[in-house]
Amino acid sequence: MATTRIDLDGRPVKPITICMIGAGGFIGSHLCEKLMSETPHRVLALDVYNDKIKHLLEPESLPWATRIQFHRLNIKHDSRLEGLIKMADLTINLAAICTPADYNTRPLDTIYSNFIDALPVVKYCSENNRRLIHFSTCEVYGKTIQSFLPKDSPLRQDPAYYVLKEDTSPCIFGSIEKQRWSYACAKQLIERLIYAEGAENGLEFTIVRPFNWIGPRMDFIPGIDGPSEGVPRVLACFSNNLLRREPLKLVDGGKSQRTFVYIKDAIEAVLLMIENPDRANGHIFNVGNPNNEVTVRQLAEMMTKVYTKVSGEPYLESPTIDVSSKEFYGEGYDDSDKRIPDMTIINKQLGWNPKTSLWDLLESTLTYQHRTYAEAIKKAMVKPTAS
Ligand SMILES: NC(=O)c1ccc[n+]([C@@H]2O[C@H](COP(=O)([O-])OP(=O)(O)OC[C@H]3O[C@@H](n4cnc5c(N)ncnc54)[C@H](O)[C@@H]3O)[C@@H](O)[C@H]2O)c1
Ligand SMILES: O=c1ccn([C@@H]2O[C@H](COP(=O)(O)OP(=O)(O)O[C@H]3OC[C@@H](O)[C@H](O)[C@H]3O)[C@@H](O)[C@H]2O)c(=O)[nH]1
Repeated sequence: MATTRIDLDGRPVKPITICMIGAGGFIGSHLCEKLMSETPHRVLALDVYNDKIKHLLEPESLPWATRIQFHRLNIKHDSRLEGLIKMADLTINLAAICTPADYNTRPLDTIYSNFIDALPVVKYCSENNRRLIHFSTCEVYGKTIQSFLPKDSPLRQDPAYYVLKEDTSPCIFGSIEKQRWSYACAKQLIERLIYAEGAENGLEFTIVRPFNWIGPRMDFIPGIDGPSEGVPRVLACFSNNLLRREPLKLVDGGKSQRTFVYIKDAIEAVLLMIENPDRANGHIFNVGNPNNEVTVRQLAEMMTKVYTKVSGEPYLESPTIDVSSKEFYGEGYDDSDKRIPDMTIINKQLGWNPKTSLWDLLESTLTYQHRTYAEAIKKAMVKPTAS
């Protein structure tokens, strides 16, 4: 571990204490890992679960044992929250319900989790003059302007109608009965509240808009380390299909487009925000990889090829199957058509650029999935079902 870290302006970085809410999740686990292995910072890790960071908490002989402390708590109702925020120099809020299968089926939980439950965090940071890095989402952009243009319009080729820019793009959601947008709308309102706290009360804040960060430990594999009927995000859905040798399900033909960024690249961006407050405060940052764009169908095809390579198993005969969104997600689902992040602001403020290609990040992620789950899946699949 480097003892003295230097910020982007050549100044030494002082070790700080970070209150990380949602530290036990996918992004939190990678951020904790990075902070423990490469920095001298201390982490108060708050979450309801800690399975994904167990390897950082035990045994006590780990070199960073004195720098990480886990607090099992639910921020909905725990009086320890303000005290923990006050103990830290910086709070990072990752806690959220953030799987699309929940947005239209559990809209109330989704809105409470992404707006109401985040309110005390913002308030305690503002009242106690603590810096806040809040995790929002690329979903706040909703649909692109391009998606409303006539199919044959030449304007469709113009990036001005689809590249998503923090300071100029509008937020375009569907109608209220399309409950898919309950998440994006709650995230948008908490962004506006944080921004207003900055403008009116001087809160030092940074808002992060992740664009499909993916990698090891994302979500769960249904029936193995999560509920059998659960629907995780696409990486885990497709991994589950590949591990079980069943066709990958393409929702509404898999025509939606996404850009995927490797979690380890994205974590570098968050570390720059943590260690360069003067450059990060007051900003909203897109964090994604504009070069890794695919349709969901192309993602399925690429994952199938990569999985065949890393697992040594034969190629699936019918690798994909089409399903309707109603069948897959239920009533009220809707989708973002295309998500390309503009990188101007993060480039200018933090000099950050993603490095890993989609093929490479899938290769390391699917190697992890195969190593972690293949045996457990085999055992689960041969078990006789209870009659
Ligand atoms: N992964 C992505 O690509 C992505 C994209 C856009 C936005 N985000 C945002 O980033 C953040 C983290 O996402 P993630 O992918 O790590 O999700 P995740 O579900 O893996 O992690 C969220 C963590 O928050 C915890 N949590 C939720 N409610 C809590 C509560 N009331 N009290 C305590 N802990 C609670 C959960 O237990 C979980 O461990 C979320 O705010 C999400 O909306 C992520
Ligand atoms: O098995 C599946 C799962 C998903 N999909 C499709 O794959 C695409 C991506 O789905 P994901 O589950 O990864 O979720 P989305 O990209 O739509 O939203 C995510 O974006 C950013 C974050 O805020 C959240 O983590 C989540 O809302 C969607 O078009 C979805 O319909 C499939 O075709 N098949």
